[in-house]
Amino acid sequence: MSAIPIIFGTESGNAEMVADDIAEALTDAGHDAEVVPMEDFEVADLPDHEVVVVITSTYGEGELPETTAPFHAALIEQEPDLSSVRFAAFGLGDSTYETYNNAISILQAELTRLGAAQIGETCRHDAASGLDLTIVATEWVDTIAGEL
Ligand SMILES: Cc1cc2nc3c(=O)[nH]c(=O)nc-3n(C[C@H](O)[C@H](O)[C@H](O)COP(=O)(O)O)c2cc1C
Repeated sequence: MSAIPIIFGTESGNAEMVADDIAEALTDAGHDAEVVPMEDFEVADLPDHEVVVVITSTYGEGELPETTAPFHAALIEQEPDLSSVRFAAFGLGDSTYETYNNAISILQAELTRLGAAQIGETCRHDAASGLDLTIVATEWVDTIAGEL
């Protein structure tokens, strides 16, 4: 089976760090995983993957980071049939913003609209919580690893 793509969009690098943590946790759980920047991932290739992990932070006022926006725009433009795809979702945000973790909700809604089925619950890391990103991610992987 091909490696599970862990696709991240980031503005200041946290999502990339957590993508590496998730890849490590998935590898420890016996899965083959590959970290891919969202801007390098071809939306047309999505249906070739049985499972993907999508990660994005939120920036501006509830907006998609610059590296996430083209992926989202391509989903809308290309409308791929994702009925054979399952995805897990991880968001990074800060609850002091009214638009807390808005970007992952936008991506999650679009993937679902195109027919993809979600695995587990969306994990939302809150920078204001002070919780360690690696620990939050590793605990979340434990909740989904059995369903991959
Ligand atoms: C200028 C700026 C705007 C932000 N806007 C939001 C926001 O609207 N909603 C939210 O939940 N978090 C917001 N955040 C918090 C980031 O999403 C959070 O710090 C996250 O960990 C950044 O991840 P990244 O380094 O992968 O981009 C903002 C942070 C900055 C610096």
